[in-house]
Amino acid sequence: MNKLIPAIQVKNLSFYYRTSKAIEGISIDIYQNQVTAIIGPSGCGKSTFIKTLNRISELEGAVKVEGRVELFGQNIYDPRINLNRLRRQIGMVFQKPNPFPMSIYENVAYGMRIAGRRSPIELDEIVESALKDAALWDEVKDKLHQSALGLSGGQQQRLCIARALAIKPKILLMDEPCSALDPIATMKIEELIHSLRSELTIAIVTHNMQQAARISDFTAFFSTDESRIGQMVEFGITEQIFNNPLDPRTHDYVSGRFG
Ligand SMILES: Nc1ncnc2c1ncn2[C@@H]1O[C@H](COP(=O)(O)OP(=O)(O)OP(=O)(O)O)[C@@H](O)[C@H]1O
Repeated sequence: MNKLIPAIQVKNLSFYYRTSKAIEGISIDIYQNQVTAIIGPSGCGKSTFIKTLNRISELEGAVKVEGRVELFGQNIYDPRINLNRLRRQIGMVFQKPNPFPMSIYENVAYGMRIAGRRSPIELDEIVESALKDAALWDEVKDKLHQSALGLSGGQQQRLCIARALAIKPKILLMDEPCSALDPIATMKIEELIHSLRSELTIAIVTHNMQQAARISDFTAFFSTDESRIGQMVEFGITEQIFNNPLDPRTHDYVSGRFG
């Protein structure tokens, strides 16, 4: 394995919804150009955690964060941070495909348009390249100006990935991106994740352990303690987490005895 460079370093992170603590004391390095899977039973804070990495967790209202999240050494919770810039650097794809009610082309061009003026030729190039990167170009190149809502669920999800890629993020966060998709669409997204990691750093929440084992380089196993607060139990190379976990709780979960 090449030298690992942390893209994101999470240091002793805790997160509260109002006064209720959802996750506690999480420390993890998310390595550049690697895929990191976050697995664990329902309610252990996987989505909460991933959403703290680009601060969209703050859209939930009265929340509180303790600890640090550093993106290439810079604390993203520094009050001087530019949130728009941060979210351009750390893109996100959600569980349910959420294309905008506009054309396929406009969905992908949207981020570029709001980021500033671009010539039509530049926009065309960016849209084509993002759709190719998201392995959707061949399926949509003849209907770019039709509504995105007419695409299948799997195509919509790849469109959302193209939309995220068009603004050239450094990191892509994915929160159960395949949970609403059939096995063929899921396979396409998995292949895509595999190919994207040469350019991007990816953190993905998944309920599907086979998927985590297939697509990720590193895996973090989260669970809750008796007070129902989410914690990270173990983090390591995916192969080790699945075949030789150090913690008995990880062993029970990956062997299907729990969760
Ligand atoms: N917007 C919110 N307001 C209050 N509490 C929330 C909110 N979102 C999540 N929680 C709580 O935070 C805890 C962690 O939830 P989270 O959705 O992060 O877990 P998860 O591991 O992603 O679950 P799942 O696998 O079921 O999606 C849960 O107890 C949940 O009820």
